[in-house]
Amino acid sequence: MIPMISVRDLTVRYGATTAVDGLTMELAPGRIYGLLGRNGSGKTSLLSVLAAYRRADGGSVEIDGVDPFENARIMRDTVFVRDTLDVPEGDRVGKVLDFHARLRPRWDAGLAERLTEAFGLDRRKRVSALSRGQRSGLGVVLGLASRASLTLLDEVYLGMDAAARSTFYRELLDDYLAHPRTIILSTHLIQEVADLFEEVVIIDRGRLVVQEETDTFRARGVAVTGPAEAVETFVSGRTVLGRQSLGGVRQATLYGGLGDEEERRAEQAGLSLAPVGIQDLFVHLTSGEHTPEAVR
Ligand SMILES: Nc1ncnc2c1ncn2[C@@H]1O[C@H](COP(=O)(O)OP(=O)(O)OP(=O)(O)O)[C@@H](O)[C@H]1O
Repeated sequence: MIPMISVRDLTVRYGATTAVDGLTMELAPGRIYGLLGRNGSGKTSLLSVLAAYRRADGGSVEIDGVDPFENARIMRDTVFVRDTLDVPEGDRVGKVLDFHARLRPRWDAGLAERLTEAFGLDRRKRVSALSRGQRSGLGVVLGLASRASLTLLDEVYLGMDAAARSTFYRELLDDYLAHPRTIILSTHLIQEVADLFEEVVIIDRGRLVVQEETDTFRARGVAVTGPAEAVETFVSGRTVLGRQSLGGVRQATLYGGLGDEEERRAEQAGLSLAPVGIQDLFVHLTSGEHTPEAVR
């Protein structure tokens, strides 16, 4: 069964550092989530608790209604791939794959073999001898071929070239469509991967900033350009994420979307409207000018 995930007031601390700070969210089963956040925003810490790699310091995480920590059933059906790879460095690729084949009840040997070949992995090579991109490739093989109901992929593309990344995205989507499960993909390559996400989850300084359908989120960003004064009159009272000026021309990035009537009003005021890409929206929302609550 694909699990429902409930995170309530989750806190993760490392000594004096609070990595996840009272985060609450619900993730419906069977979707691809894009987990976005700046460096150090708490993505890996959050995923580590979901994967039962560590315990919450406060609040709770429930997967299928139960705490995943030390729960063998949940852990067997959860795969967490991160850049450290977490496999014995001295083992050969073939041994790592065979071990996971025995460990994972839904392991797809055919998919594993195809991906191993696509990423140029030699089964006889030791993990320690793999290049950075090949290590990532091995992580992707383990992540996808495990076919776990909860698949957590934390920046798994490090060092992969463009062709390998494109293979990864294609295989992930194909396999997800054929075998639905919950996939959480953390990435900094937002532009490149955004089309894969059904929902976007943005965290900043350990707190939830946005959780929304990707299309709804995409529609929230509008760039308003025109004479500075007209732009300011139009945006007054709205959430402005950023402003740029060149001579007398100003561009303001609005958050919240515009209705038909407002679009007409902008046109009448001589202003031009343009969509804002997900990556730009993300940068604005996490650039430090806004507290997480300011845009919710
Ligand atoms: N083992 C640790 N010991 C001490 N502090 C840690 C440890 N792991 C993470 N942190 C701190 O917790 C915060 C969140 O880190 P985390 O790795 O969860 O962020 P992230 O969003 O995954 O970052 P990145 O995008 O750079 O991978 C950071 O301030 C980091 O320095």
